[in-house]
Amino acid sequence: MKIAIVGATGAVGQQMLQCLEERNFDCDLKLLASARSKGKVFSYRGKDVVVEELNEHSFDDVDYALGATENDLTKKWMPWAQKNNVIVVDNSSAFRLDPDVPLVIPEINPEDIAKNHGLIANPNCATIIALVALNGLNKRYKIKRIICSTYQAVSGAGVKGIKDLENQSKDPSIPSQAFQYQIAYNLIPQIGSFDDLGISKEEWKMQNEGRKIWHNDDLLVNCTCVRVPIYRSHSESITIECEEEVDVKEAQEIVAKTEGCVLKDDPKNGIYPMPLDTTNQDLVYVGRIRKDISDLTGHSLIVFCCGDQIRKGAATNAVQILEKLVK
Ligand SMILES: NC(=O)C1=CN([C@@H]2O[C@H](COP(=O)(O)OP(=O)(O)OC[C@H]3O[C@@H](n4cnc5c(N)ncnc54)[C@H](OP(=O)(O)O)[C@@H]3O)[C@@H](O)[C@H]2O)C=CC1
Ligand SMILES: N[C@@H](CC(=O)OP(=O)(O)O)C(=O)O
Repeated sequence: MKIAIVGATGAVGQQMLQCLEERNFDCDLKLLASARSKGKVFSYRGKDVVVEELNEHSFDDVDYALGATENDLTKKWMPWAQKNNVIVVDNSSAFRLDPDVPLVIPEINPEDIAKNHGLIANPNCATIIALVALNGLNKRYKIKRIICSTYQAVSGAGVKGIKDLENQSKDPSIPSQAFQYQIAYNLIPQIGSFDDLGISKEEWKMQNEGRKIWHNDDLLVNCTCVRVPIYRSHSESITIECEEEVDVKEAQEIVAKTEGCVLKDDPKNGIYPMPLDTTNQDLVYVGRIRKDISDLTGHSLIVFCCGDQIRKGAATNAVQILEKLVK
């Protein structure tokens, strides 16, 4: 079996390589990137793999592809893969809302994988982390509405975002490559471009993608997405309004049993989720669970969660889908 990683030198592509290696995934790998990276060498299961420049013939001998490139480029190479009947799991947002493309978080809607026509999309990273954290609560209380503020790591903007924070932490006058403003010692309440409602592209994703993943077209989500000067792991403060009345103790028990989650909820003893603790592992930490005292009906709950967005928010989620496909 031959698997291509498209965008293999980027933040997500490199993490995919590591995830496959950690799982000792039995395959030959093809690593594809731009001409800039041609000839770079990475190791996979003890063998050297040389990066090739992506072109029309890259997929001729490939069975599955993991996509980790920006939208425009993904739209360019996808027909090359499809021409060769390659089954693709793609991380970009280019095809996520296409009705013919399943959008999958394996802990939540694995059954949708079987509906694929050669392409499965990986959801947005902040959406994956929130929905994994909330999935058990949604089953029990039926979430109607989500109000979310995110604290998103610089690596969400890829290798350039990591470089900006590295550079500016030493010398704040070095201009940003990935962001609108200096990110070191700052935060930026903009991820993606804004529309006429004042909502950024990133802020639409949790509602649009959440509806598709949970098969609930009535879900309402209001997000404020903020870039913060940490390297890795997105954090999210989330209020949920539910159809059923909520109970904090029961909610904690539900989260503790939810697949993909770890309950970290003993604030008086300093136990709560933090992005450093979720870095470089695959579980979403959830804590600070409490009633929303501003909703007198008792139907609203607040949680705080953190997850490594390059792993569970991107690479690991894609590799989990691939594993299910291959089975
Ligand atoms: N970073 C994250 O946390 C998340 C990212 N995503 C999505 O994953 C995708 C990849 O993101 P990320 O890894 O962060 O991005 P990076 O900028 O870190 O990596 C981009 C990759 O694309 C390659 N590339 C760029 N131009 C070309 C070209 N002309 N031909 C071939 N390859 C090219 C780069 O190769 P080279 O090194 O040669 O330039 C590199 O391998 C994006 O769609 C992003 O939205 C989704 C969820 C989370
Ligand atoms: N936009 C996210 C990461 C990402 O690439 O998301 P998407 O694949 O939905 O564009 C961030 O910057 O943190």
